[in-house]
Amino acid sequence: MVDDEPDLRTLYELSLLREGYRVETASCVQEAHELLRSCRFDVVISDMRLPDGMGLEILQQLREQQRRERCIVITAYGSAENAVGALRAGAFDYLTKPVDLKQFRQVVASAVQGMGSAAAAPASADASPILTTGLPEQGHAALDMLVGTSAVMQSVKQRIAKVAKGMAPVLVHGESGTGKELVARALHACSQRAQGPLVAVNCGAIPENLLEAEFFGARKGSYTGATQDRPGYFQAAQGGTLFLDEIGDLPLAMQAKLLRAIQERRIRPLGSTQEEAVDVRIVSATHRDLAADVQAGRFRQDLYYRLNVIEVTLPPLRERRDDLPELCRALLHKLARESGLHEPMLDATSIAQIAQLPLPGNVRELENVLHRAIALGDGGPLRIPAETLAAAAHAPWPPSAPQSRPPAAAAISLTPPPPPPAETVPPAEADTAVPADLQAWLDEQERAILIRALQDNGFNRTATAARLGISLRQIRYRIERLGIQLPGDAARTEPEH
Ligand SMILES: Nc1ncnc2c1ncn2[C@@H]1O[C@H](COP(=O)(O)OP(=O)(O)OP(=O)(O)O)[C@@H](O)[C@H]1O
Repeated sequence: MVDDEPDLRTLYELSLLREGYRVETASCVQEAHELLRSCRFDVVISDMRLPDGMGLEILQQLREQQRRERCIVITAYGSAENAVGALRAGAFDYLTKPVDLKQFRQVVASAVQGMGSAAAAPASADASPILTTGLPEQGHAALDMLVGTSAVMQSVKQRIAKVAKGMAPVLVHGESGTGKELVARALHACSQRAQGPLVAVNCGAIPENLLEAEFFGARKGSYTGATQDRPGYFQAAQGGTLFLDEIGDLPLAMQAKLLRAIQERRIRPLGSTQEEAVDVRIVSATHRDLAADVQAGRFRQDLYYRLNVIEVTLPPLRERRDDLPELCRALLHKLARESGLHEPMLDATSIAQIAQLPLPGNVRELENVLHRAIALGDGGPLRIPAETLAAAAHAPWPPSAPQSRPPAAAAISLTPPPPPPAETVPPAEADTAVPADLQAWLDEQERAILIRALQDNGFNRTATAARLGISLRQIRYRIERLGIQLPGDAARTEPEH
């Protein structure tokens, strides 16, 4: 796609990405020649008037070299001569400004047709009603992990299968605990990148001052403690998928850097003078209303458009109560296997009890409830503990969308984490020897406190963070740093091959 106006170039690029095409862009004849020297394409779309020449020159060069690329030329309104000249010179078709996007897509689709390139076939061209056919084996397995056969879950799965193939960024939207990470994993597993790595990053868990090095890598000596070159998430995800969870928690300064990396497909590690090309597909997720965050100036509009080329929306559990029995069975099986505890049977009473729970924390909360019930079980059919049922009886019904997350300001705070409340730190014994490894000793104390607080708060990170007087960002960071496994976290391995 060759155009010198950045806004138009982005508009064309995004609408092609949305259709599932791979797209490279150039802003002038010279850049187009360079791209054509290094890559083969199915279609070349070029504006006629470019700063260093005419789009026709690109077309002529392709003809001289007997290249297979089909050319579409965009001409100014009223310049019929140009359009005719382009067709005579061998253009496949032409479009007149202002370009109608629907027509643009149609012209590109007919140019691509018959080129025989799988990479160029738009994902959305697959109008087959059974969209999950032809997926790799691991794609089916990953979709099966997303338990639920309600109509709304079926359409989510079909959408995943349909959009997985392209390069277009996907934004997964849904309340906390609805399975956004499972969607990201399924997108990866259903794509042609399935053999490559999937790197899952929780954007809300990384201290702001480490973000750049974590994302783009760092050269030895670029900051205190960088004793060797370190790859970042982009390098780790090379050839695969980078899953950016809680993207709405990314501070504005980092949003700008991420936008650049996505647009340019190049990154510069901290402390390096060289840029590196990266080939990653971006899947991001948020529980927030990012459009509202854009309005409020908390999220960059240009990044929002970049990430949200394709949107997958996950319904909250209250909108798919039909899935409860199947979900309970799958979760009980998984929890019993992971914990080595007895897997209780589900009977009509168990289902009726679970149906009473409002579960505003969605599948994650259901998982926690079931985990407690298994732990407290007596070997008979599953029973929900009386206090859980009593609490549910007083909860509002139906539950409204939880506003449980702390405001963004807390998530992007630059202040260092406050120490744990004094009364929770075990007082050092008078005769305690000075630890040989202070950091390891402190980590051990912190780990014990976190685990106890998490247990007391039903493994709810938001509630635990509030109890300890720290932000959600900080507790996530600490949980990850100390390698604390929460129930249901076992499947999270990064990077994954
Ligand atoms: N449809 C589902 N089938 C089976 N398990 C599910 C489903 N949805 C969610 N889960 C389980 O619930 C837990 C939470 O899921 P996940 O982490 O994907 O949610 P999330 O939407 O990313 O949450 P958050 O926004 O809080 O990060 C995980 O243990 C996941 O395996």
